Amino acid sequence: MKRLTVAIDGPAGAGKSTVARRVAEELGLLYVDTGAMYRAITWKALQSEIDLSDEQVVAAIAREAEIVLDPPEVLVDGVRVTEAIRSPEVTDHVSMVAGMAEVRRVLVEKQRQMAKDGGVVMDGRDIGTHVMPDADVKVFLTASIEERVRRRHLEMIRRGYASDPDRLYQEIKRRDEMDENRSHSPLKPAADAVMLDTTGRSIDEVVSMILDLCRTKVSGGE
Ligand SMILES: Nc1ncnc2c1ncn2[C@@H]1O[C@H](COP(=O)(O)OP(=O)(O)O)[C@@H](O)[C@H]1O
Ligand SMILES: Nc1ccn([C@@H]2O[C@H](COP(=O)(O)OP(=O)(O)O)[C@@H](O)[C@H]2O)c(=O)n1
Repeated sequence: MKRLTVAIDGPAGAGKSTVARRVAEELGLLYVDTGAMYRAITWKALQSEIDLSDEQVVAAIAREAEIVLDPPEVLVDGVRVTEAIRSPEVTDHVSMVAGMAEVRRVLVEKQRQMAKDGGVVMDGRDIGTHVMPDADVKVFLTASIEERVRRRHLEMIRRGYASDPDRLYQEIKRRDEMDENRSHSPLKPAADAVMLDTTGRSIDEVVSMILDLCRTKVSGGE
């Protein structure tokens, strides 16, 4: 059977990682969370106490870091950072780091390496447009900002963080704007992506819609 490639992009809190992981499990494919990679570099840069606005230094960190994605675990240079990369401090800095051209070049190369034999579901912001422009299935997940804030708020509380919906709203809005307006592979749907608004849809429903798209592709239909 053809080694399927699936690209899932969209703004923060749209449900990308949740559904991408489930789709990969259902189809027996590798799941690659590219956001975790940008977060891992941001975590390492913060740990190193360097000037985070110094692109050359951050790029050197990206080049040297050994990132291992072993869903749901994430390791950087052998250190388990699965929870640490989702901290508010990393979240506040990640879009600045992700806006650096050289950091993107280094991580995109690693991502393409992981996808070179196919059999992968990859989620992020530029997967369908830039990392895997030839992906078999491209989905752009969206949801209203109110819904995305509500989801993140519930998730933060579940994970034991204090959460303020107003602060989350500002954080998500700011991060989306930075992701949409950066000069290198900004967040936007690929011309051939299927747009999927998940507002009011359950996780199961969204997973099943994407699985249908994948099965149609594998069976040779449109
Ligand atoms: N369709 C959905 N309905 C309700 N909650 C969802 C849905 N999809 C995802 N979630 C929840 O919303 C939160 C954010 O989802 P996540 O997959 O992390 O989004 P993203 O990767 O796009 O930032 C998670 O807590 C997840 O369980
Ligand atoms: N392919 C990607 C994936 C993430 N990112 C950046 O990394 C950040 C964190 O990605 P994420 O997917 O973990 O974010 P959440 O939407 O899960 O909060 C995003 O806000 C982007 O700035 C990117 O630029 N390109």
